[in-house]
Amino acid sequence: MALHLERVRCDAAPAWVELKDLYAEGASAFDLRKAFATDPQRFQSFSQQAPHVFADLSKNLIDEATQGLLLELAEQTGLAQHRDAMFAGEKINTTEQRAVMHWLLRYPQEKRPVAQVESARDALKNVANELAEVHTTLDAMLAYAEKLRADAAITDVVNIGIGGSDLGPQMAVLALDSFVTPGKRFHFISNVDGHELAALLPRLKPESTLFLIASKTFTTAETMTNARSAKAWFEAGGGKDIARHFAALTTNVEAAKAFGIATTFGFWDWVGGRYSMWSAIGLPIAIAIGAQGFREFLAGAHAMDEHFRTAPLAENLPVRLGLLDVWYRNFHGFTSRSIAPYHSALRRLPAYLQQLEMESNGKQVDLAGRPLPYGTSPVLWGEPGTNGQHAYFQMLHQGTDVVPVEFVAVKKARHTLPGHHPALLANVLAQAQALMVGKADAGGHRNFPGNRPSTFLVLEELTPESFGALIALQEHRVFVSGAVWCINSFDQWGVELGKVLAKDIEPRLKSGDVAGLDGSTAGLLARLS
Ligand SMILES: O=P(O)(O)OC[C@H]1O[C@](O)(CO)[C@@H](O)[C@@H]1O
Repeated sequence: MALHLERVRCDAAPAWVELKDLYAEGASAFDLRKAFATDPQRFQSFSQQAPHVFADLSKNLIDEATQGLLLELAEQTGLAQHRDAMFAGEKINTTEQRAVMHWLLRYPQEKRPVAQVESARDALKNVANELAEVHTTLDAMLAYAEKLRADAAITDVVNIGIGGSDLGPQMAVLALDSFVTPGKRFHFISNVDGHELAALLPRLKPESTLFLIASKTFTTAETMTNARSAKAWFEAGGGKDIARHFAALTTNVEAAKAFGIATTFGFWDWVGGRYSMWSAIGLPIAIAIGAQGFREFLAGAHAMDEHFRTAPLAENLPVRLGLLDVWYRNFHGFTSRSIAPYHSALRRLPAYLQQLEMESNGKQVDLAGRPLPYGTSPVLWGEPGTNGQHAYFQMLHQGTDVVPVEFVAVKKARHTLPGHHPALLANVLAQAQALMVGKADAGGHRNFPGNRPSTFLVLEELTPESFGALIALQEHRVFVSGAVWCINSFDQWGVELGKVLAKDIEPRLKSGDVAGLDGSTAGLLARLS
């Protein structure tokens, strides 16, 4: 039976109606200050330790009744079955007929994938074969990374890729900067805007540069344009040994070879672009932090996978976060979430999460293709703390819209500058506190309404392992809301139309031909050509 036919869409689940009633009958006026005053155990009840990540959910607009109904909604919509189907290697990406197995990339070699359900046994036989291939590729890629790390003649590693072939590796190399062995500089070129590559090339020498062409499809226009320019620059500068200075990270090994790149690391169609930094796309990370560090990064993510796969729904952090996202989006009507990582090394986390959540869950039809009468992905945005405080936190505290904030704090600093880390931690605690408690006695312009929700995630230390767990947590929470919404979180048809139109427009910029274009596009084209 088609997967979507076995699922109950959230708006057809009895718990959905009960949640609507609950909201109308009082939950809309839920007051966090009162909730803490009446329940001294609230912090304990609404916080939990998951692998490497502690989460305080107590400053969210929920109580036991709401959480209970959200869990019922998860059960009624078949969340656990959908999760088990993913972990069984079933083709849950139904519009592309693909399995969704980024979790397998972090699955230990010595462990056998476990069948959660009888129907998964057959699919799992294939998964076992795939696991062997995953480890063969991983070993080869890590051996290459170690060879590169030992090669002092290569001083600059340039990753050319976009979207999932850029955001993850770039974020991770920055996040784990204190684990990066000195001696190599890392650069990330994504934009077709030649200003990016043109500004970098004069700082490089062909003989000391390695270009990694990262593209799942090896057809993405931006990446191919940048790759061609990089190759032309390399050859014009006297570079000859393409095999030593170019490597391709792709599922389309044939296209990479046709481009002239013999060193390739492959992956599989069951790895979505935005879920791919655990695959060969993670090569820049492996070169930066080494094979051991990369294995720790995978192990941290695997620990979170196991938590998501096995913990009861009520104690399952990705489930609790994903359900909270549904509560805010569909019942409170909040349309965005702000990400506030209080660690400068996590400065690309908001950009990474934008793709992860908005490309996954920015959908308007259900699995059967029927239009949705309810909202899906919120807008994600943010900057690292404390910078955001001096920019847009004004709006978070006193604006007319409520925006739930997700704080990320790291207990131990990796620098020794006195005073900085306590100041940083004091600020993150104070912001979450201020959003909730507010300040009503000042009146008018100085009034803070308070009761503004936030989630607070804590890592003991920012390590490859804890970072891997943090990102896997985010992947799974996106899975949870997508599953409840009954959408396909693993396709991205919404990016196609613009690509097709750009192909039509590009030659018109030269010819000036505006035939068949709408008035605005024609007018702008005339200005720009
Ligand atoms: O790795 P590729 O195939 O170059 O794709 C890059 C990105 O482009 C997208 O397909 C969107 O256009 C993303 O999903 C993907 O991460």
